[in-house]
Amino acid sequence: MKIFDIMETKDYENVILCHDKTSGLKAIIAIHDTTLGPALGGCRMWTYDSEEDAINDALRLARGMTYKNAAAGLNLGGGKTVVIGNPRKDKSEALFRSLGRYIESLKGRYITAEDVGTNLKDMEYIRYETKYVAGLAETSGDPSPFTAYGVFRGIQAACEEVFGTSDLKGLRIAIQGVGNVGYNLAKYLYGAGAKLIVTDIFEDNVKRVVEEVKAEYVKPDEIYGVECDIFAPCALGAIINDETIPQLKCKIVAGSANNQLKEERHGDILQEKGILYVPDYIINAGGVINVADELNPSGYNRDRAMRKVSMIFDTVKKVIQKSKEENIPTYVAADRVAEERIKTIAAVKDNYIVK
Ligand SMILES: NC(=O)C1=CN([C@@H]2O[C@H](COP(=O)(O)OP(=O)(O)OC[C@H]3O[C@@H](n4cnc5c(N)ncnc54)[C@H](O)[C@@H]3O)[C@@H](O)[C@H]2O)C=CC1
Ligand SMILES: O=C(O)CCC(=O)C(=O)O
Repeated sequence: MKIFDIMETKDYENVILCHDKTSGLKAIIAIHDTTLGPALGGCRMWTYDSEEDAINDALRLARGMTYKNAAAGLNLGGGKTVVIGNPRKDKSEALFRSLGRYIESLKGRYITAEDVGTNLKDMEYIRYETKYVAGLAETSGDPSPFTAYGVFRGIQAACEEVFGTSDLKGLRIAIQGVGNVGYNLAKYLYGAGAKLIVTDIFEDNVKRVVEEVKAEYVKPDEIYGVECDIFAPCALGAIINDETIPQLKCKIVAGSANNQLKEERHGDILQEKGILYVPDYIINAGGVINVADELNPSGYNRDRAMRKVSMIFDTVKKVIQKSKEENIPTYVAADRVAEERIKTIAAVKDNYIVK
């Protein structure tokens, strides 16, 4: 792996390898870009097939956070931590405290939070060693309901574009994955009068949405072909690909899952087919917007956080507008929105007044 080549090509600032013998910690902290502010991004714990896979994941996710935070209007850069290990077996107080000490050593250049494989308790252990951790139980808490609300607002914006109204009444919406985000999204959509078709690999998760929001169930591999207005991927990445695109019968793809496009060209194909793709990191920023509110000098405020999450409606509209004006796919428009903000703020910070 030519790590410095990757860092140079994609403009990474730091990659830190963290190791502690006592706790068995093996972690990578990747800091992509701190132009807008300290790098904020969650801590993922996963069993990787190789150390190279873990480093690649940390790099990819850290860069994704730079774009997500920038487009969301946050004064934060992008970073991510990857802990190598099995989240069901290898966790301990010592492991997360040890990681916390590494984060502390960065003196605020990187702030961590929950991610796949970690939870509020792990964040509390990190908090024993550093204040550079957000998303604690007593403050902003579980980000999923906020992410779901942001996706709901993004869906409304997309509908205004495609159907001429943000009213979701009577629309058929297919949700793939009704876990933390998908379940909360289903409740918002049901409340707005949408008809839901859902799938999940866990029976319990399906049961609660079928009962609570009168959703119709289809088997996991049938969700792509459902006749619907909107397909909302809320489970896995890479689900927009050569096999699934020909099955889609929707007008909009808009959901919380990270990295929905298997390859960028799949975003081009959606565009050619006349399906509006709402870029994942634009619509799923609700969780990080909520977590970031903890960093406000006056402390966390839930109502303010919700108001900011609600603005995802406007960000989605802005991205769609740019895509139309510049005749580019929405995923390219999203990248441009993020890059332009970073460039502009960098120039502002570089003016002669304060150096
Ligand atoms: N939780 C949050 O605040 C945020 C979540 N995301 C992304 O949103 C997605 C969902 O996140 P969570 O709801 O937190 O995760 P989760 O693990 O609670 O829910 C995912 C659900 O998808 C189901 N699933 C997995 N494979 C499936 C398959 N092949 N077919 C159908 N269902 C399947 C799982 O059984 C589970 O119920 C993930 O991609 C995550 O990275 C992105 C930003 C923030
Ligand atoms: O929402 C969080 O807990 C942290 C933000 C993050 O890592 C993400 O949005 O992927």
